[in-house]
Amino acid sequence: MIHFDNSYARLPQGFFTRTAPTPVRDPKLVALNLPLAARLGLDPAWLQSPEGLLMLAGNTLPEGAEPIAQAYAGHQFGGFSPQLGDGRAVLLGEVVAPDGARFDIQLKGSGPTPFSRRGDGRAWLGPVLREYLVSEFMAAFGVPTTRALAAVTTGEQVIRETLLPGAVLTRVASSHIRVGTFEFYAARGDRDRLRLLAEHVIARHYPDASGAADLLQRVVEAQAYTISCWMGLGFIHGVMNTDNMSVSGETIDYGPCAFMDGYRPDKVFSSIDAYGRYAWNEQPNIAVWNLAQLASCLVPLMGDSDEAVAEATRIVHSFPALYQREWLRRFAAKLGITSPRDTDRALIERLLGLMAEGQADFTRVFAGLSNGKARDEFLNRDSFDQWAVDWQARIKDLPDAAQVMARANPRRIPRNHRIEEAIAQARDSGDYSPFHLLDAALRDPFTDRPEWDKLALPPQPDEVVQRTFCGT
Ligand SMILES: Nc1ncnc2c1ncn2[C@@H]1O[C@H](COP(=O)(O)OP(=O)(O)OP(=O)(O)O)[C@@H](O)[C@H]1O
Ligand SMILES: [Mg+2]
Repeated sequence: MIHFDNSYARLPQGFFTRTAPTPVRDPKLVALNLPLAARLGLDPAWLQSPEGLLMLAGNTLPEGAEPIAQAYAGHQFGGFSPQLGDGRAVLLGEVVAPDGARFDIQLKGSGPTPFSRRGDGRAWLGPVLREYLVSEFMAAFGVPTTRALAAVTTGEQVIRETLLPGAVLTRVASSHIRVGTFEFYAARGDRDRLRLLAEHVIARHYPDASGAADLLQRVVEAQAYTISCWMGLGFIHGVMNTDNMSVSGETIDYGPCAFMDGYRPDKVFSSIDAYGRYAWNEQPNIAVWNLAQLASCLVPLMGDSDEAVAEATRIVHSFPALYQREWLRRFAAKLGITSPRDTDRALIERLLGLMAEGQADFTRVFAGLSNGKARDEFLNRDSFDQWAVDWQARIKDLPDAAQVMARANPRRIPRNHRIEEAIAQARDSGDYSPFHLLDAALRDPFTDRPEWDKLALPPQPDEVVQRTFCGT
């Protein structure tokens, strides 16, 4: 039924443990992503059948699945944990889509594994719905990301600070290999497995890369692109530990993530990020820090010499220029400019500076440039008007400016208060209609519809979400 080809499970001992999901009491389908199912070549009717549901809940294994929990390590808030791994996720296997693309199918929240340490191996409904909504919005907007194929409730409760409904997310990714996966073997001095892992990642993600150095360069490029996408949306990942940084460049782990409403460059939401390590404007720096960890892992495969260190350093240091280029492209597009000049940087920064003064709403300012409503978002409207004169002068001869802006600026983002509202309704009343409304609106971020209007609004003072919690 599903065409599995499990290349990771064919790696030798030491990369994973074979672990089946733990069945749940009373699974119910909450959401099924039919367009993604089609993309993967999965049979939608089967997925919607009772057997499909049992697979999505982890109660039965589809033919060809070889469930494993993957080993990884990671730097968490700067400190190294040599042994993390999938503590609450199981990789069912890899499907090869009709076009030949390979995707991991993983259940997140599927019960304990040998990597669970003291955790219960479960997820509660809230983070599952958040990851579903946000990752699918990111995909709709073209940001590299893991995807959400399905969400099911388990009919069981999980204990966080209180009792909460349990859920399982079916996550799809081009792989779940993280910077922390490399760190796992590097920390153990296991050069053989490090080499096998590098070969696996090259074959899978960067087939024309010529070796470890080139692999590093590709990851640097992929991350520069992805982080620029985050910045252009006001997205704050919240927990950019190296175990949450994918070597494919896909955004992974939407635990405490959030989008900013009012523009504040040092914005932090996550309750556990007390020092703002993962603040919005720190994300490119943290990416470099994380990539330096990957570089350290790869040096032994690059000859382990002073030259190898110098080369790895040079590659990591290529990030800022690559990132700046992507940033300029992205923010210039938000102003309607496709072929930015260096002088456009000042124009963009002037606007951001004005936005910061009054914490103008990030999404509405850019969306409002298309319809003349941006001005209303500013504290100092005269300064905005002066800026707009220069901006208009810059774009007046660009015939496609309006279209470029329309594609670069979403009409709406997954606002925190709307996500919280959808979660609260689902949790407290079993009412998934706010979730489904939000899901539909976020999948179509360029279209206006009357029933979606309120989803674009910033929070009222009593709706503001100040903190997101990692109690996932
Ligand atoms: N409820 C839990 N039970 C067991 N292990 C857990 C649980 N929650 C988190 N972990 C483990 O703690 C580590 C860090 O968790 P983190 O929140 O970064 O990841 P995650 O959200 O579980 O998963 P992913 O990164 O795959 O999206 C990981 O090894 C994860 O498997
Ligand atoms: Mg994680």
